[in-house]
This record gives sequence, C-alpha cells and structure tokens, in this order.
Amino acid sequence: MIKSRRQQKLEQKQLQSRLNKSSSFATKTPFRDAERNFKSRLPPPDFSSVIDFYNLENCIDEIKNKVIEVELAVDLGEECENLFGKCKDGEYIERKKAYLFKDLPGFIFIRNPFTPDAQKNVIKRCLKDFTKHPNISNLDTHYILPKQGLWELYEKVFNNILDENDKECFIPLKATSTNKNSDMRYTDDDDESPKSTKLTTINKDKPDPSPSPTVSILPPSQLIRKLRWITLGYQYHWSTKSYHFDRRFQFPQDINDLTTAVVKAIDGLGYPDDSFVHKYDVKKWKPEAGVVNYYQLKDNLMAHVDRSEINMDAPLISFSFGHSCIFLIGGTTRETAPLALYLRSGDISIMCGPSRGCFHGVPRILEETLPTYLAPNNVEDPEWDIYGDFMSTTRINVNVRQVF
Ligand SMILES: O=C(O)CCC(=O)C(=O)O
Ligand SMILES: [Fe+2]
Repeated sequence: MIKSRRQQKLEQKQLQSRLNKSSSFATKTPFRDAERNFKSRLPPPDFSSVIDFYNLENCIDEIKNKVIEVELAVDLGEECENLFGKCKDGEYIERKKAYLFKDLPGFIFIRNPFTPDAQKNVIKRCLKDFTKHPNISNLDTHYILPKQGLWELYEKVFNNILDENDKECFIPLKATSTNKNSDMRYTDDDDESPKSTKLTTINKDKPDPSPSPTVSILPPSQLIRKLRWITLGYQYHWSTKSYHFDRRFQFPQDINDLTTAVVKAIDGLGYPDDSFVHKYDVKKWKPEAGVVNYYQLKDNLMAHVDRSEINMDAPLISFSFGHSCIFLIGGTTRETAPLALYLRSGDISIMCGPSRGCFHGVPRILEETLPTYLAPNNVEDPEWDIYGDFMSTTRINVNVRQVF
C-alpha cells in the first residue's frame, strides 16, 4: 500500500512520540514507582509495605526487621507537660520511645506525644496566628490579603457575623506583570546535585513571584482552602531554593520550645552497635526557619531534598496534625527505593545526620483518618467548630530548620 505524505508524516510523528515516551522511562526510578503506587486512586495503592507504628506487631517481618526501638533521653511527658499537654486522669500516652531505621541513619520517628488539647492549640496557632502578616503564604503572590488575616475574616463569615457579599469580604487580586518568576513550591526538584548556598550569593536579588493572570477572585470560605503554605522566621524564596537573608520575622516561641524539647530528647540516639549515634548539642539549636504546609485531601508533595540550609548538621524537625499521610523517605538520589510510613496526627519525624540529605515526599493524604477529637461539632468545645470543620479536609505539617 502506498502511503500518502500526510500519512507518512503522521506515522513518523507517532513513532517519535513513542520513542520520547520510552526515553522518559530513563526517569522511572524506584522513588517515582513508589509515588505512583501511593498516588493511584484506581487501582487503590498497595499499602502492604507501609510501616505502621501503631501496629508494628502485625507488620510483615521484612518491615519489622528494619525498625529499631530506642529510648528518648527525655520523657516528653514528664519534663515537657506544658508543651505536649497534661494527661487527664486515667489517660496514658507513651512519650519516651522513638524508632530508628536500619537503612536510614539519622531518621527518627516519635509517635504522637501530644494530648488532644495540646494538638488543638498548635493547629489553632497554624490557622489563626501563623497565617497573618508578616509571614508570607502562597496566597500572597496573587491576593492582597486583609490586614486582620484571612482566617479572622473567614471566622466572621463562618459565625455569620459577615455575609460573603459584604465588601469587607472582597479580597482583591494583585496586578499581574510580565515577570515570569512563579511560585515554585510544587514544581519537581529535578536537580539532584547538592547545591551549596554560598554566602557570596545569598543576598543577590530575589524577585518576588509574579501573580498569575488566571487566578480568580474568591470569597474567604473558598480562598482559605487554597492556602498551601506559610513560612516562619527566615522567609524562603522558592524559585531559587534559598532564603531571603534580609527578610526575617520573629520565630514563634511555642514552636521554638517544642523543637527544643525534641532536640533534647533525641540526643545520643543511635544504633546498638554505635555505627551511627545522633549528637546535636541543644545549646546550639536555633530554630530559624519553618514551613507550615496545609494539605487538602487531594494534595501531595513531590520528592525533594531540603538543602537550602547552611547548617546541614542540625536536625530538621517535622510535626504532623490532622489527617494521616503516607510519607516516603529514600536516599540521596531517586534510585533508592524509599521507606513508606504512616504519619498520623501528632507524630514527629526528624531528619538528621545522613538522612538530612535524603529525598522525601508526601504522595498521599489518607481520607477518613481525622482523629475524632479533632472533628467538628464537639459539644464540649464549640470554639473548635471552625477549626474542626477546616481540619475535616486537611493535614497540617509544621517543619522547622536551623539555617546557620
Ligand atoms: O508534610 C510533610 O510531612 C513533609 C513536608 C516537607 O518535606 C517540606 O515541607 O519540606
Ligand atoms: Fe521536605
């Protein structure tokens, strides 16, 4: 059969497209495979290899053998009741254990040491206080947020003090410009080479990201669910993956205290054969920067390495609240198959030592995993209603770093 030139061209195009696709298999890595598994809705993910610290006895042996149980240097209950909460009569929370992983020196997991009330306090801080200026959020790129903070405005709507048609609820867009510097938080971290943040380059001009011409004006109740992150302390410039060393705001004292307690508690943790021991003098610990991530149920965070800090010896401390998620942590490239674990409300994960340079990410937020004590309509605590309502679709992560 003689093919027309058009037909020949079409076939050539199809062949090229197939070749391109197969060459993109070069980017098919064990980390990406794991992400693909946990992101999948249909068929649902295979959860059999996920480490579950609330059910370790029933995990398969292959998983149990990777985990080492150790004792914290400090009982987070006894010594830090003001931070993690005082147990009610008859209530008991295990607050002296941590877990290490055989193939991942420096990664430490602590099961939720918080009481429900202590968790609620941190969640309220994340939603009502940390979302206020001067802290920057992803919404600041596109919107002129109200002085009182978006949450307080939303609270007035939620409590029927304001109607969303009221002019106070109008949140204007920022004027768009031709500057192409966009908000880079959710682009893939494809560059696997460790970047050094040399002091000579840190103060070079870092233009603010440009507002997108496609975002729309939204009422507070919808805009608040578009909140994805805010930054604490040293503000972060996502597109250059470096800090604004000239934009530093007061770091919240309560988050400072929580992380200091954790740094004290993990001191000296290590493998039984001493092949890795974590040491970081608590007197040197300075929480200088933080990111609060707000995930809605369909959100995820792609594999990345946090390497913008000049001090990579200090631990990176991360708290989870609200819905559970799957957390993946692998090696210094995506070629290492990651460990998968459940992070539940209150859990603390710490990356220090070699694990500080490892790829990690959150491929999945797990529906219907909000603890009942964080759910709305709690008659005992009507003030929680608005927070519970927000948390019914949300996971919050607070992660804290020392920069220098
Ligand atoms: O949400 C999490 O648990 C991880 C967040 C994270 O890795 C980051 O913000 O760099
Ligand atoms: Fe991270």
